[in-house]
Amino acid sequence: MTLQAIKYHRGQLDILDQLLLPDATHYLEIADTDAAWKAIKKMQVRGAPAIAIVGCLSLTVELNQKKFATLQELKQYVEEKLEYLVSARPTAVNMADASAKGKQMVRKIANAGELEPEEAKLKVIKEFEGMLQKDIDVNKNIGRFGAEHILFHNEEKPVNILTHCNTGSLATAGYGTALGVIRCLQEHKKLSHVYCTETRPYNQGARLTAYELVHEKMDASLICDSTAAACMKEHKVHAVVVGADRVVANGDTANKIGTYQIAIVAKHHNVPFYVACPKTTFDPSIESGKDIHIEVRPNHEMKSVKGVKIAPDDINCWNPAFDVTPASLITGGIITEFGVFKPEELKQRISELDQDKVDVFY
Ligand SMILES: CSC[C@@H](O)[C@@H](O)C(=O)COP(=O)(O)O
Repeated sequence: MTLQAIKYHRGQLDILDQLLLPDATHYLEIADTDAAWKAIKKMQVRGAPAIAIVGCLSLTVELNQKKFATLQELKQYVEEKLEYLVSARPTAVNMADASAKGKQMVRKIANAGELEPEEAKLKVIKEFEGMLQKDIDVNKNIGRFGAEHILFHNEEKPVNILTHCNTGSLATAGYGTALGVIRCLQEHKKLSHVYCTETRPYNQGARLTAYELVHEKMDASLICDSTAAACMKEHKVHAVVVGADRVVANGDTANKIGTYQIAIVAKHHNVPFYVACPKTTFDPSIESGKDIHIEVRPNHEMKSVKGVKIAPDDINCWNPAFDVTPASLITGGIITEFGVFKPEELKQRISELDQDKVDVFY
């Protein structure tokens, strides 16, 4: 059984408070979009896909309690709440993508004028609820394509993988993206060892990925972020697989701070570097990585760990939560639910998929 970060049934949403892991397993009730906004901002839920799913499901909980007199009222309400949810954290595109698609969906339902407001509300709720299963299906495909690609390009099997941050069940509806690839390798008995970085300053690797790896009984070692180069020199690493918060038109990728330096180190050691993410993480509206808005987190998140001070009060900090890995360093490819693409071909391939219009809502 994989860890369940999001528990949902109609009218009730609870999330595993990721700030308390691994010490305590505590579920937090998310009663409305305000509670979701705060939980996203505080990073009680984090990871690009999980942020979007929790945001949208919080809206369904709120909708469930409300009555609308007209379709236009419903439409306006949903649009406003979706925009509000996007404002919690700026770098991951998934909430913004879900918001754009959600607004389009509610507009279509309202403008058709075929349903009573209550029926239309239920339809909107059902569409958002579909995100949970869709995300798991998407992740399983990412896992399969990624594992196949890595194995095909490696004579030696089973393989050792290095990953960064947390991209597993806790960052998604279940299964995971980069960790989904690792999980798939494990399922096929083709995984030898996982190296997971601590991922300072918030320690998503130490607190969350290590927790998931132990939970799944995978053979793994936690390493300091500064150990990545030595690890690739001293140990055989067959591939690096990381997640993404936003992949832009030219393939440049924003992901957790530290990803960029791991990509440089991987290139130096000739280790293929993969980014694993759903199509919803692709943002063709931005041409190159230099235009991605990088969230800067408060200094205190660097200067203390769980309330224990680890740096002098008066030291200044620079605490960007993400960095941008240039497409040229993504040497293995970008693993999506539709296959593994070279960064420079991703835009074209996704626009072809969009022409086939596989998506209904999400
Ligand atoms: C499938 S999660 C992909 C990314 O969101 C993940 O690698 C990451 O950078 C998470 O950052 P976080 O600040 O913890 O939300």
